[in-house]
Amino acid sequence: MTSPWRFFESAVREFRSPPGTKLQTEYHVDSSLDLRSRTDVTTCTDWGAPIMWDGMFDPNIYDEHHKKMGSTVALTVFAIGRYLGMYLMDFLTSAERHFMVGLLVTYYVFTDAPENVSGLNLMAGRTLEIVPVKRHERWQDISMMRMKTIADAIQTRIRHRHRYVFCQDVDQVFVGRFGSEALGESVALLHSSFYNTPQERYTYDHNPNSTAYMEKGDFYYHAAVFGGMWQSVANLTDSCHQGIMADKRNQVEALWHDESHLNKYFWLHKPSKVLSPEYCWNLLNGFSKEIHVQRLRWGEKHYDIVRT
Ligand SMILES: CC(=O)N[C@H]1[C@@H](OP(=O)(O)OP(=O)(O)OC[C@H]2O[C@@H](n3ccc(=O)[nH]c3=O)[C@H](O)[C@@H]2O)O[C@H](CO)[C@H](O)[C@@H]1O
Ligand SMILES: [Mn+2]
Repeated sequence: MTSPWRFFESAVREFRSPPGTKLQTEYHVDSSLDLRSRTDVTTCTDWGAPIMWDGMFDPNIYDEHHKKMGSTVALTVFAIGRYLGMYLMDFLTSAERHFMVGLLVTYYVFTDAPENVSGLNLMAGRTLEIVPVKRHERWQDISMMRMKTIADAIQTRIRHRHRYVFCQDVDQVFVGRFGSEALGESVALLHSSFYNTPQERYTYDHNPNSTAYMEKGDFYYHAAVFGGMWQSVANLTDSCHQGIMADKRNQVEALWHDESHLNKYFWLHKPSKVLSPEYCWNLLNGFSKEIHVQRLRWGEKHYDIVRT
């Protein structure tokens, strides 16, 4: 039986929502979010998706919910060429400490050198699969063609075993909880260099000849982290790949490669959950008072070494 408190609580929550916005809770668990607990940042998009900041959620409520649901998560990561030696082990060992701890997780490592992936002790309920892929010559293609590889892997492997998929760059390290509160139907990340800057500075693709072309958008999203239910991620990666291939036929390349296509996609298909830059912070941004915790942090860039 529904307790009368439930009605009271939801009335309180409505009251607390910022004016003009109403949280569209796709799951019951997101209705536990307190949008008013942070007054220094925007906690809800115009279309009612929560923007996840520390303090808005109770991690235990999320973990209990997803454990009860038996939620399964695939984490895809690419380590091709020198990115393997430079970044992969730190990424994986830190994910073991902080990524979706307590849930069933499978890492999908896509690499051109499976024999170079060293063994790793994984926690119970966690597995790692190595998927051999061929190496594209240009780093731009390595980055962009991830969309195709992920789309294929979802159809052949992931969708049979995992409800959720997260897709991440390898040149980053987990330093704090990146937990089940980040799960949702379609999840995008605010780019830490742009969350505070005016829209005119967003580096959308402004070339009308590219399929990624856009003049205005909602936010500037970072391609280093995206995710959602496998159906949504399948749709996203398929669409981005089609855009990338259409551009190739027209001999254009979007300004920020896969990231430009991702931004176009999320403009047309609004994410149901947005992660704050806590979920991928760059130390070079310096101190920001609204960042109370860092969860994932950019690694050092060594383009001169890794992209040759
Ligand atoms: C904000 C920003 O600047 N974003 C762009 C920048 O991100 P990044 O500079 O973060 O790109 P990146 O060098 O991390 O490459 C993306 C990911 O592809 C994988 N990888 C890439 C190259 C390679 O030789 N081996 C390999 O494994 C690896 O998982 C890596 O993390 O550049 C990318 C292209 O690379 C995309 O255009 C991003 O949108
Ligand atoms: Mn990166």
